[in-house]
Amino acid sequence: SNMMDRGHYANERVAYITRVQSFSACHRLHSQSLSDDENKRIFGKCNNPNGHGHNYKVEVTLRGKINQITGMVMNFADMQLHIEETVMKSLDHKNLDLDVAYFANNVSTSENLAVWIWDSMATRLPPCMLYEVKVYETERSAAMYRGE
Ligand SMILES: Nc1nc2c(c(=O)[nH]1)N=C([C@H](O)[C@H](O)COP(=O)(O)OP(=O)(O)OP(=O)(O)O)CN2
Ligand SMILES: [Zn+2]
Repeated sequence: SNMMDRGHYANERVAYITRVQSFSACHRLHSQSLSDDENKRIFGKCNNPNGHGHNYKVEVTLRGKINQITGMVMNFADMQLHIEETVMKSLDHKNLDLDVAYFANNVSTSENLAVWIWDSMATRLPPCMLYEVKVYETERSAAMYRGE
């Protein structure tokens, strides 16, 4: 019904839902726009040509109206399918720089990973539903992207 409930129409309540997914990948921080010396200076040990790995953690947050019949913004199971198709299929156990075309020309930082995940999730979801992608590279370092 459209009965007001504490200032909200029941069918207009907006909620944010989050799924967390872990994956493992390797990469190397290296910019084609910089000399070898500059790459070493800026990226330090992360510029080692042999690369290194991370156990990444991704948090994807959607924003939407709570469907009055289902009580959900989106079923977590459906959200998981979207994450499987984008994050897991393309990134898990991959060499980010070699296996993902985007990182041939963009440094594979957490920031750019968040952008890549955003772009690939956005094509699968209803317009404006994607709210935030947060990528933890380590337990203490994360990058967050909101489509700006
Ligand atoms: N702004 C960013 N800075 C850095 C990024 C990044 O993606 N965005 N990435 C790296 C390297 O990938 C590096 O591998 C980071 O991991 P690590 O060196 O293991 O980090 P720490 O030793 O500091 O480990 P903590 O557990 O986070 O302390 C570097 N910079
Ligand atoms: Zn790294």
